[in-house]
Amino acid sequence: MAREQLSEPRFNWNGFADRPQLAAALAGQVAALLTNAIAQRGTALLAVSGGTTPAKFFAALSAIPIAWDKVTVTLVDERFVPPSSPRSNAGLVAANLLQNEAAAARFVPLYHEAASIEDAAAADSEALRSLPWPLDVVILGMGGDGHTASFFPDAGNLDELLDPASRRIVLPVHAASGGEPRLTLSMARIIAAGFVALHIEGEDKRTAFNGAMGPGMKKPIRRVLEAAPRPTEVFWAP
Ligand SMILES: O=C(O)[C@H](O)[C@@H](O)[C@H](O)[C@H](O)COP(=O)(O)O
Repeated sequence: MAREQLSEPRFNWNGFADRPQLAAALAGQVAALLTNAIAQRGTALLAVSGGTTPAKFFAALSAIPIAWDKVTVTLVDERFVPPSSPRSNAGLVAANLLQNEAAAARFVPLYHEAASIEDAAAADSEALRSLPWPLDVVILGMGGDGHTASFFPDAGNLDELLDPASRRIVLPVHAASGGEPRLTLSMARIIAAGFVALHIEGEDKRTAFNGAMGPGMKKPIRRVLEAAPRPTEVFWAP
């Protein structure tokens, strides 16, 4: 199925007829990018988002035979819950991505027990510092309010989260709209990736995305796409 491609200054729109076709195309592109990164530098670093959208994409990617033993997978963000929680993004990735061929990948979580989420974020930044930065591939999601990662519009430290010059790797987030406290990669780490994709599905998300790209107060997703040095590849299906 030829895909409709519309390019805008800050993103390229890749529309698909249905969600299985999107999942196959995104998985194929990510697998190729990871393989290229391994060829270039002997390793590849992938960060994925959680939520309800990515499961089909994760399943498609998990089945593709690349050198997964040279791939490190981490999260764009995480709810402050243990992996056994149904709200855990690490649990979602373990059940859907780190299976089949991709079971050989190394997974670096964001959540671990700590006295506070601030302590967890500081410990994460130390633990993740030794990863082979920059990210080769980042897969973002988006909420209907225009948040991405855990950059919620009502986050108390939103400007810190979205500081393009931040030296932090992981930051804590307290935002009523986000539910549990969150741990998130800083925007600075996300936009430094070689490839940034935004994976959204359904008419509501397309409407929310178009609204976020329009005039008016800049939603977090727009601030990320504007700060990124390269256009973001938006993958959408109805
Ligand atoms: O932890 C999370 O929830 C994600 O990282 C978050 O940024 C997600 O991508 C959006 O909220 C969309 O979530 P859905 O896919 O459930 O719509």
